[in-house]
Amino acid sequence: MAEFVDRVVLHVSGGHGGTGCVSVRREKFKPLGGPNGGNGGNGGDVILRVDGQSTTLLEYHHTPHQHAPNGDIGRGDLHHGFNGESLILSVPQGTVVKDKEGNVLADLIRVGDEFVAAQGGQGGLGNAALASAKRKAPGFALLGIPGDERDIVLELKSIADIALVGYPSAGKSSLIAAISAARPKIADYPFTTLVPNLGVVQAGDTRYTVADVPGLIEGASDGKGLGHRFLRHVERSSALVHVIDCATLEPNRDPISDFEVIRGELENYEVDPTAGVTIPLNERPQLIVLNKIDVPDARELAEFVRGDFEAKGFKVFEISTASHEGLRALTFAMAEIVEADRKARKKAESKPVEDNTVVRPKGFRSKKQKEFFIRREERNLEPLFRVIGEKPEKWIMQTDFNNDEAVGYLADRFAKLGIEDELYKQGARAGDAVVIGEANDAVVFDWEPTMVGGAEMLASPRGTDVRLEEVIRPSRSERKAQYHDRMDAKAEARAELEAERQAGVWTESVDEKAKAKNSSKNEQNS
Ligand SMILES: Nc1nc2c(ncn2[C@@H]2O[C@H](COP(=O)(O)OP(=O)(O)OP(=O)(O)O)[C@@H](O)[C@H]2O)c(=O)[nH]1
Ligand SMILES: [Mg+2]
Repeated sequence: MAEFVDRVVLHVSGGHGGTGCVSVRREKFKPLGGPNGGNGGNGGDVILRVDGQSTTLLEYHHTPHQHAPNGDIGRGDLHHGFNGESLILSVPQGTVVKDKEGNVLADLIRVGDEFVAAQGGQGGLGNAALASAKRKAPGFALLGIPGDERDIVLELKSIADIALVGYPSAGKSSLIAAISAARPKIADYPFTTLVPNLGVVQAGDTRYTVADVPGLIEGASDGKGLGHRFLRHVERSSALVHVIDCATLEPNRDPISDFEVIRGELENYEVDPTAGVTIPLNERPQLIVLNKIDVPDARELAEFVRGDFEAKGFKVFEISTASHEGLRALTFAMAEIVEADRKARKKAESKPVEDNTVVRPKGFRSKKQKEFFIRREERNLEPLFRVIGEKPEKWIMQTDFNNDEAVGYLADRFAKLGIEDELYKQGARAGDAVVIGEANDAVVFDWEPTMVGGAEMLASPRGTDVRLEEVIRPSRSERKAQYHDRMDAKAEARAELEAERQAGVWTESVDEKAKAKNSSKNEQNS
């Protein structure tokens, strides 16, 4: 049996951003020509796009892992890396995208609708782009960051104005083939149809779509015979047509009991409120089609039960998909229902038909939100401050922690964003642990507020922060004071010497001493 796939779990990941390049221009006679490292390219996105040709999710059942290409690395001489191309995954019309908890992320209805399932990671800036007046030749570049990674669930819910329901082999596919250009597989064994077939029907001025749903059996609403999955395709149609086999030779089957079984299954099926149409299946308009009246016994039986169905308040059509008898009346009756439904809908929502939608995943990516927030927590009875925000979390990923300059740049960015000030406000004190991001293995800093950014990496041994080991340079006023001290000491020494000279401690005068030195020098030179 061929596989029926209308629900798959996809593991999607955007491409990794390319790393920026550190490079310095070298020219003859210009040893340090300035930084010229190019930027890394962005990773590609994974995009779901509705494609008119695609009818099943089978392909993704076999290839559930989808990864978009990575961005290229930056290179010297200002060569920027190429962006990773977007990976476009074609999905059929009516694909509903959900997260693993069952929340609907997107409902892809029109051809061309798109859903960005995973965004590619940003490429890192090269050292040329990082140069500034303050930092003329950066000795670091930013790393590319990983793309989004997540699991999504795709569910196919056919969108047809009318759904054909009925027992296996009742002739649903035959009916679609007879009234539309669709050419589904038809055979005399049950469950021939595994994926709904869609057909477009033109009746007078009305054009509408009809879907045949795989055959239903008793217990379908509980999932028997994959019935639950099949019924999913009925959810979005505005009306149902019961196709009833009047020529079946199976024991215990007759048109009335067949109909009651299907009605019961429709009754038991709970409509998913996310499907767009919330009316219970049995409360939607329904028509009765008694099929195979080209078989004499069947025609007799159909005439016999017609009254019973009419007594229940249904419109009944006796047809043969083989001889095409009764089809015209049926297609016009279906058109009437569709028209009525469309009018009702137009009234309910008088908004115009929108253009294709492109859905982007929501998260904390929205611009309006605050750039970051800080949450005070406790760990081992010590306070811990958790900084949550797209930017700081991204910056951490962009930082090469083996490069002191890169770490310094990160500290500058944090300070500029106001993280330092906010930590003060929240009562952080020197030495408190600061964590960036929600993850448990997130980067931990010891907060040192006297420094810009105050970040000491815990990853490097404690107390080995290079910025702490800098030689302490005296300030201008301190140097001035030191100078004066030195001058004063000199003056004192001079006064002392003068006093000793007068007291006759020194016999040789300073001039004589100098002369003697000069004469001995001349002797040596000659
Ligand atoms: N004699 C006669 N046979 C028909 C008629 N309609 C369908 N059949 C036959 O009934 C069998 C089943 O037809 P399908 O159209 O495949 O039935 P289905 O309801 O789509 O069946 P599943 O896809 O298995 O649920 C085929 O052998 C058809 O040739 C009809 O009007 N007259
Ligand atoms: Mg069929």
